[in-house]
Amino acid sequence: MSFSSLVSDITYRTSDRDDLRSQASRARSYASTAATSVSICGDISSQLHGGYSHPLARAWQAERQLTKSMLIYPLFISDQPDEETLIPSLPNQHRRGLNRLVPFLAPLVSKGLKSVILFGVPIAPGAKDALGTAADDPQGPVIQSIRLLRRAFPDLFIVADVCLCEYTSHGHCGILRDDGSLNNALSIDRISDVAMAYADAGAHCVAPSDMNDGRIRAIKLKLIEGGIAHQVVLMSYSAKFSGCLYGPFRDAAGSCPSFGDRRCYQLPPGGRGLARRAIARDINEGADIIMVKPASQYLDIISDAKEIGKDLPVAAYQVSGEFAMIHAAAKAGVFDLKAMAFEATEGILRAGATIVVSYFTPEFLDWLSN
Ligand SMILES: NCc1[nH]cc(CCC(=O)O)c1CC(=O)O
Ligand SMILES: [Zn+2]
Ligand SMILES: [Zn+2]
Repeated sequence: MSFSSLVSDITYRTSDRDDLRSQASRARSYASTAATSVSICGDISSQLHGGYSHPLARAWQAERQLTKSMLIYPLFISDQPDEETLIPSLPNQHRRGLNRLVPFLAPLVSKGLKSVILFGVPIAPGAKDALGTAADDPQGPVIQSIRLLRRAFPDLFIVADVCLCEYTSHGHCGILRDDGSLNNALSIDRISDVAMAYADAGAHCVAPSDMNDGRIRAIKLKLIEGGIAHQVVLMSYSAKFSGCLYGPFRDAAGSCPSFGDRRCYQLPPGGRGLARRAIARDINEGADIIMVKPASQYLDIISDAKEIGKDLPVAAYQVSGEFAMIHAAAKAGVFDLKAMAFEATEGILRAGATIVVSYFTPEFLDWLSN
């Protein structure tokens, strides 16, 4: 608003012009004594602007700032070695076969990519069965890509997502009973075998996203038994909520359940207390890192995770639906993509996360100088 329109606005709202004139003269005399009256009335705490007047002083307001080492980039790895398919609902993201991985990642690694999380996508007909056998197939996409990436990029930190839904014929995150519900005991036994196979192949970190009860303990025990617990990070998707933000991921991974939904194992969106219990439970069972997912819609849960797990790093997964939503809104002219990517991520860090799984990682490597 210009000064003249401000004045006319005041004039419009103030019917008595004399009254306006006397207000103005009172304001002038206030201004001339303001410098002394501030110290007299002790109202110094009202002066905030000076503290963030400079760009660096603004940066200092954040408890933590986004750095490249906080980012983990999700990769969808197809069992078709030469595949490179754009995923329509997940802007700029591809499903890639083994032969496409190194050429794609090399420039990102040289820009400072520190970590990836791997999701296997079996495409071959008949690759899926009731037990998710393909998950830990030694010739399958996850185990093969772990070996390949360890060799090609010795400094890249490899996280393997551990779940069965990409590999089961029914698309659920475990082994089912006849009535279609999860058989928890069989599921955690199977999930822990898969985690062990990934760790054995060289994954630095295994991240179970299945939400079966007791899987953290089962995996930790198996890693101990296998003699590799000391060199594997166990990152638990502890507070993983059900909802509508995983759609593009399920398109990418082909992991949509063939019947029902995941509401009997992923958390209900209103379940803050349940999330706190799941976080505390997973810490007790031996998790090294706690993850909250999705991120922006669950900032209170990230902050709870930081409080409950004050001695553990907290990760947040900015999921496919959050990413697609930001892209769609930017495309519609609602805001600038880069500005929103930063604002959303800063919110996630402010809530307490120091690790962010993000599809924006390649862009951030360009946008961040550190
Ligand atoms: N257990 C599978 C899994 N692991 C990560 C995601 C979601 C990631 C995303 O949406 O970006 C999902 C989807 C789901 O639970 O249906
Ligand atoms: Zn799953
Ligand atoms: Zn998963």
